Parts: sequence; structure tokens; C-alpha cells
Amino acid sequence: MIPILDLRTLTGPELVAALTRSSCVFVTGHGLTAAALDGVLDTGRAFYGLPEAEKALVQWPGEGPWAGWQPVYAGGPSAPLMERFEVRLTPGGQTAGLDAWGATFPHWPDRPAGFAQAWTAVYAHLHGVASRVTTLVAEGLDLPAADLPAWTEGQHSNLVLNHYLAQETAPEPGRTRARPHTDIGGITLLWADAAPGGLEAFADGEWVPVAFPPDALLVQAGDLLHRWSRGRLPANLHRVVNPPRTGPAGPRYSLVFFHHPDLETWVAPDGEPADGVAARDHVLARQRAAAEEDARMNATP
Ligand SMILES: O=C(O)CCC(=O)C(=O)O
Ligand SMILES: [Fe+2]
Repeated sequence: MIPILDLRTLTGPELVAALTRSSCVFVTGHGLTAAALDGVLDTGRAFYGLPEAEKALVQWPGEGPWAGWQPVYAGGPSAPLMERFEVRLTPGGQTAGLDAWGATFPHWPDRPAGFAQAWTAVYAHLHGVASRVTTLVAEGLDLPAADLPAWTEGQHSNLVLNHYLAQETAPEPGRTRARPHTDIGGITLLWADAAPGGLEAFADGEWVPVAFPPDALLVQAGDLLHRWSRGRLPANLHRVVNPPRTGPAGPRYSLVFFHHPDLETWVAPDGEPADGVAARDHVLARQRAAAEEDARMNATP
């Protein structure tokens, strides 16, 4: 059972106890409105429906941290069956106001209208939620206060809408919506629709389907949080399965806010700097590992 916690009254020790037990928790009281969420879903779906050549105008250039459109499904016969658009606004830019902050992103699509406004508003809101959750974790674990700004105002975060393709016919063996993984960074905030073929988390030795309660976001602990917590918080292992084969299956959408510390941060267990990692090196190495995993799967006969 994944705990459900109300962010309006949650304390650090309560959050830490729940994350220690289950590596992911639902939060309510996060303040993300249905209208704001719909703004991203509606503009995102419209974008994904554009011709490939138009989407390619805002494609991730293939180097540096992920941003823009990524046709993951094009990565070969065993690549995950999804595409995503990924927005990252400049850390610290929030003080200039929403429009100016939004303008720091270089890959906004021209169509549909209202895309940048809708995504910037949700980005800003979830940036605040991630700061609050990280502050509670730091309080609950008694982590050094001097570390905190890199995980809150200075955070390096990406807002993503995952589009898992409809499956008219059964995918090739080994091809799935998302292979088992832990997320790279600090925390992940996740909303998903209820389409069949959804998220599963690994808990107590088995894969368990994750059923979202109304109005809840899932908070998942990532690899850098595991490190920053001195190993006390486990990173959440999860995957996204294909829909059951009862006939043609529709698409699935999930909205993900991937939070990381400022990439210039050295993330180390307290007092053990030798065990640390530079956040930027870690993020780029994990991106490379994901691409290599696709290539390895594609090489397997
Ligand atoms: O779509 C989901 O439910 C999970 C997505 C995910 O794990 C990811 O994008 O890292
Ligand atoms: Fe994930």
C-alpha cells in the first residue's frame, strides 16, 4: 500500500518515515489545479499530433541534458514505445516573473497556441512543490541546512509529458512502455491517466500496479536523493507495462516533474565526500546509460 499524505499538514519526520518504508508516496494538498493540468495535457496532445517534421524543429539536439521533443520510439526495434517533450527553465530565473522565466527555454514549439504559457505555469507550480518536499526531507533527515538551496531555488528540473503510443497490435517481445529503472535525480512528481498499461512499482519483492487516488501526485525518490540521504531513503524502482492484449489499446499520458539539485552540486553522504558525485556528471552518465541500454537491447537477437 502506497501511503497517501496531505502536503498541507505533513511534517518532515512523517514524510521520511513513509519514504523509508515504500520509496514512493502519494501527496494531496499540492495545489496543482485540474485546469492547469489540462492546459499541459491539451497543448501536449495537440503537439504530439503534429507532423513529425514540425516536431523535429524542437527536437533535443542529441547532446547536453535532455530538453525538447524526443521520439524515443524511433530508437530501434526495442526502444520504449513513447515520445516525450521536456521543458527546463533556467535555475534561479523564477524571480524575474513567469513570462521572463518561460522565455529562458529555447525549444518552445510554435504550435499549438498557448503551449509555453500552460507549461510554464505548471512548471512554476511543481517547482514550488518540489522545493517543499525536499525541504521536508532535509528536516526529517536532519541534513545540512547549507545544502538546501541547491535542491530548492537552485534546482535543475524538467517538466515532461510522456506519450505512450497506442498499441494497435502487440509490440515485439521485449518492447515495452518503460523498462524497469530508478529516476536519476532528487524527487519525481508524477501524474498519470488511468489508461490500461500503466505504472508498476517494485515493493516487497514484487511488481505492484500503482493506482492513483483522485487529485494525488506520486512522489518517487530518485538516485541523487538516495545519495544525499546517506542511503537512508531507497530510490523507487518502477516500470510502465504494455496494456493487456484484449484488442487494440489506446495511448497513455503521464506528466512528470523530474527534480535534481543544481547541476554544479557535489552530492555526497555527509562527511564522506569521496563517496560523492558531481550532479552534472551523474545526470549525463545516466542519460548515456539509457541510450546504451536501448542499443544493447537492439543488438540482442
Ligand atoms: O509514465 C509513468 O507512469 C512513469 C514514467 C517514468 O517512469 C519516467 O518517465 O521516468
Ligand atoms: Fe521513471
